[in-house]
Amino acid sequence: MEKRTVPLYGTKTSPLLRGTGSLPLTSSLRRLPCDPNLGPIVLNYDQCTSLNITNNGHSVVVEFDDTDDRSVIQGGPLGNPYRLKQFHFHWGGKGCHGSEHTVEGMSYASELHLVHWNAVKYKSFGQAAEAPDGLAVLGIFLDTGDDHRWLHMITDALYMVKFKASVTDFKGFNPKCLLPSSLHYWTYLGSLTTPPLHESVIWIVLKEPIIVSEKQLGKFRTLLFSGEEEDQRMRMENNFRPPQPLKGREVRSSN
Ligand SMILES: NS(=O)(=O)c1ccc(B(O)O)cc1
Ligand SMILES: [Zn+2]
Repeated sequence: MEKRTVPLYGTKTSPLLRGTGSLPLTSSLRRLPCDPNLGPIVLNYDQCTSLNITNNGHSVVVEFDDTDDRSVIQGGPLGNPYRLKQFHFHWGGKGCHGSEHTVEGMSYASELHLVHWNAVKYKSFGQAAEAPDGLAVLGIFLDTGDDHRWLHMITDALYMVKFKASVTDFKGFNPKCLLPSSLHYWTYLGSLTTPPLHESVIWIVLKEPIIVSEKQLGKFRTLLFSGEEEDQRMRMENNFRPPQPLKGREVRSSN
């Protein structure tokens, strides 16, 4: 594990860029008072409704059967259960850049997003994605260190989806194996971090990162932005949107 010259959780990040998208969990968040009205989040993923893994030209995505409430997130800032639709990752080219949120100006090497939608209020994911309370995205930081015990289940499949628009079966995967030990979190109202950038996301960002190895992260960088038929092969890396100014939004902290 590399010798760290910065606090354990992360390193200095590049200056904030303009635009919309995810917000930095900046300022002195670690010292935010806990909001007593924020209960714990509850994840019910045990029905393992994963379907496939795909390269959508922006990231690698594991999609789930969201025709019922077998895989849901609830509690915390959410008024009702939200159905798991997909999860995907954002990562950098090297080092500790790659996350879409920062904490006190420090970024991580990667960030996992578990995307859920409000099927109680909306008829489809597409409709929910345009509503202010339509989506709940659980963000999990990936820091570098030892191998992650279960991430190989994802990285071993990446060779099958090297090219944009490739997809392969990926059934029975329970994303609970990618959670850190603590579910303490920050939460705020924000947007999708990629187009169409709808302001429709209740962000729930876990405070504790999971640890993955540089070797495991390197396998994500073997993916390509480009399709098999394209002459120029573009490595898939730096597919993260730098954090945006908070613009007065309230970030709340669980205990
Ligand atoms: N990166 S993100 O979680 O904000 C996200 C999730 C879903 C979509 B989408 O379905 O277009 C885009 C961005
Ligand atoms: Zn994302």
